[in-house]
Amino acid sequence: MATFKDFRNKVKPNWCPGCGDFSVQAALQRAAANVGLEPEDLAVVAGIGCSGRISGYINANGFHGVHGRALPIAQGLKLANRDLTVVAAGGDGDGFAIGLGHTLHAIRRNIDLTYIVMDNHIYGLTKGQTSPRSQVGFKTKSTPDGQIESPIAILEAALTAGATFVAQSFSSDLKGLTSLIEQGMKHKGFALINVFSPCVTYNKVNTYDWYKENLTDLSSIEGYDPHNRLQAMQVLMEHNGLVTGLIYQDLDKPAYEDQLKGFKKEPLAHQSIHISEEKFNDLVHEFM
Ligand SMILES: Cc1ncc(C[n+]2csc(CCOP(=O)(O)OP(=O)(O)O)c2C)c(N)n1
Ligand code: SF4
Repeated sequence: MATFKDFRNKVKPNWCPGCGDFSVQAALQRAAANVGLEPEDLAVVAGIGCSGRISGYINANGFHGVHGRALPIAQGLKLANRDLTVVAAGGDGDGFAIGLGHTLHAIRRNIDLTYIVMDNHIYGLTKGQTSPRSQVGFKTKSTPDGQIESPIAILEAALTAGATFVAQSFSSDLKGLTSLIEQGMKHKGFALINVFSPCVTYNKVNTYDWYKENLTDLSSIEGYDPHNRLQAMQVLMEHNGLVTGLIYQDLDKPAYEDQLKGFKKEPLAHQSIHISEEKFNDLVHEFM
């Protein structure tokens, strides 16, 4: 049986020392081992950004894709091979700016995969521009006088889009984050896990200390029920989205692929294509 070390690639991560993404990688490795996966059972599909490099650092099937497009690739992969546990990963710019349309539609589609967003409230790879999660007043290279636009309340947006699993964590909380990724992998549907993962180089406002001072863990809220969507929405709004833990889970809604006729047989990737050579050549010519 694989241990978390078996999920570590030999490539040394080149994230800045102190970057939150190191812990996200560590948590993902642990979660994969804890749910009993072997490296060949896991696929990590990432977008472009510092965070996107994670697909190359995990020893599993990896795909480092296109900025904002991790989810279309991850969904196609899952539909083609349901035997794989598919994890999509990327930054808040990747998922909530250029990729926002894909994120909301993937949420409402509910294909069984886990989406981990390393949310640092900034564009790290391109050296420090505002992201859709940056706070009002935040000064960056692209907003020298301070950010004017409101940050997107992505978890509330996920809930209204019909999410079946919404969680949030902080990269310093390795145990909590590992557990949420495990729960996301076991969830039969689309699991969104937003992780506050500080960018120590370009974001000097939302630091480790800032999160420690401002985050509320849901376990400290008496009577919190993660199966109550209305309560989830209320708590998010009351705390300005700054909560950690399992925020919402719908255990009843079936995954997209479980409702598709013909998909239960065998993963498409394992099915043979019954087509004559002549027909195949005709098809190829059609696309030439
Ligand atoms: C289609 C396209 N548009 C823009 C870029 C430039 N680009 C690369 S990464 C990035 C944003 C990175 O920020 P984020 O997704 O939050 O990830 P981080 O680096 O902070 O982990 C941008 C705008 C690109 N590579 N491709
Ligand atoms: S620039 Fe920021 S997000 Fe990118 S590796 Fe460095 S600390 Fe991490």
